[in-house]
Amino acid sequence: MSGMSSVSGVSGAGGSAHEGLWEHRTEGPARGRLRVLQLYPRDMNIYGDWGNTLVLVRRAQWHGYDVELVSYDPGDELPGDVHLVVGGGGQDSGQSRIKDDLLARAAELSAWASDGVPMLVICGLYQLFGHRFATGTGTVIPGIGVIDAETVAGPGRLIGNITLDTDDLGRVVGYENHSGLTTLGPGARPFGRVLSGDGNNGTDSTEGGRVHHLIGTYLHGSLLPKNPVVADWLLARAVEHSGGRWDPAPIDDTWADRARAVAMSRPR
Ligand SMILES: NC(=O)CC[C@H](N)C(=O)O
Repeated sequence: MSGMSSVSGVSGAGGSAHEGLWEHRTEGPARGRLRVLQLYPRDMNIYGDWGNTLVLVRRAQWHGYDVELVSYDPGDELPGDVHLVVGGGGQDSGQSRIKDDLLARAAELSAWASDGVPMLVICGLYQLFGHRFATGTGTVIPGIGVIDAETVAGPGRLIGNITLDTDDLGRVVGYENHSGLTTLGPGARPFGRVLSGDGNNGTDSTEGGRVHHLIGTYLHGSLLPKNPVVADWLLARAVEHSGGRWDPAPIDDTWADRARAVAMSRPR
């Protein structure tokens, strides 16, 4: 059995301290190797977003895959052969700090998305993977238009527990905290239908946006520890994109199920 190799410590914000190789934790040889890219961990990583990356790494290890975790901040070199992209949320100020770099990377990131690289972008990066975010101070932060969506800050913040129904990933639970009100265009389909909470805009019952193998969503909390089906869906697409075969191992999700149940029982 292999273990974690060069990476030590898993807490805290920012991804760079956690970069490196995380080896599979199953018997025998690895079933494959994935390169996971954390986008902008320095500026876009709030409300537990780092936990999503940690879950992807851990579940990949438990399923028998090695993971190379790479982070990307403004000015870094964008690595090649990426199989899965994760990005978190941020304050309006964080979004402003990364916007120029993100625009400079728009062509590459769009090409990856069209090519089927699975991506999970939360809140602030969800907004900037759309066409634009008009903030409450009148600034328009341009996005890269991978998701046919646009966002305008509303008069207040949409905050609280949220539960969705999705077509293919079951019931999804999380926590939202955003000022932006997002409207999807015809080129994106929602991640889910809001059962309780506000979602994209508090009025049309949609939450998040999907295109290709990308999921954009407002759900923090973190999303993936409480929604392992979503984590495994992303990993399966990543393995396929790497040219490998998705061959998952059984994982005991008792704790995740309990966390889901508690989160879903919480009032808004
Ligand atoms: N949680 C977030 O990522 C917030 C995104 C954005 N700054 C908003 O308030 O809408």
